[in-house]
Amino acid sequence: MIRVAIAGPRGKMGEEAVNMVVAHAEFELVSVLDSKQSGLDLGSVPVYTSIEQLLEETNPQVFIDLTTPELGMKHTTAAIQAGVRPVVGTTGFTQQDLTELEELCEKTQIGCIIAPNFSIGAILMMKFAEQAARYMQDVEIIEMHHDKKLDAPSGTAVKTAELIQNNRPAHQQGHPEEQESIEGARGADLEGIKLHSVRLPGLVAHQQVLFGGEGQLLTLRHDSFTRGSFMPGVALCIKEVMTTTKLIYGLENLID
Ligand SMILES: NC(=O)C1=CN([C@@H]2O[C@H](COP(=O)(O)OP(=O)(O)OC[C@H]3O[C@@H](n4cnc5c(N)ncnc54)[C@H](OP(=O)(O)O)[C@@H]3O)[C@@H](O)[C@H]2O)C=CC1
Ligand SMILES: O=C(O)C1=N[C@H](C(=O)O)C[C@H](O)C1
Repeated sequence: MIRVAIAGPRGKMGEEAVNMVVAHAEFELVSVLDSKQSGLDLGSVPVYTSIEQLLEETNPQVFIDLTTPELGMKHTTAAIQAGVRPVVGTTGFTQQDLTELEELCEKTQIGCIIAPNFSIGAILMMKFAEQAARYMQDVEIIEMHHDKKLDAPSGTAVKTAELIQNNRPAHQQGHPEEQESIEGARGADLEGIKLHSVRLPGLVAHQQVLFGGEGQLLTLRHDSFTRGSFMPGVALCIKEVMTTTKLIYGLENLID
């Protein structure tokens, strides 16, 4: 049994992760970290509001973070320093955060997995986009999420653009003299790749990667209709993180 703690158990992803871990034959939910002490009944599973206390008193082997970027960074750092392996689903980490965590893992030899998207379909979409960029180098990403999402662009969109960058030299797209008459009309820009964020009630997590070429358009699309789509990936990460001693950023690194 792998002893697991979860931060953000009241949230949309956290609640789903609690149910998955409790139901899983190889995992034991030993504690959760919440923003408040009251109103969450998980039977005998203790609820903490202090990460330090949780780590010390319940001795988890894996710490899952599904909160916000600021909290996620604080929790992940504290877990690694305490010798506990983090699995981070929280998005919005900066490049500097990733570098700091990579160095901390290297120093402590404690493994950590940061996965901007846990669903296999989204990982395949990202891998296909990376491949397509070898042949079609004008690309825009449209990510669409529910209207409670805090960060934009999504972690998945950023990761997709980073993978595309492996095969696409930086260049400006569109007309060299294009102008926005309303600021933001052309979206965010990552070395010329445009990223557009849609937020609407009713949506869960969706993304299209559009590749344009002379007389043609290639569209790669993935939809998560329920948060159940992320849970096999969370379970995979809990097992994988037990045997790694470095930072792994992205589930594509665990799947051939
Ligand atoms: N990697 C992936 O595949 C996926 C990643 N995500 C990411 O996961 C994160 C959470 O998403 P989602 O569940 O939709 O968001 P929610 O807003 O539903 O949940 C976030 C939770 O964090 C809790 N929280 C706030 N402060 C603390 C604290 N001090 N200690 C512990 N918990 C705290 C919130 O509690 P309260 O409400 O009381 O403030 C809330 O329950 C986001 O960054 C999102 O982008 C989401 C889906 C898939
Ligand atoms: O907030 C969400 O919901 C999601 N966040 C992740 C992201 O930012 O990419 C993963 C998925 O898209 C759902």
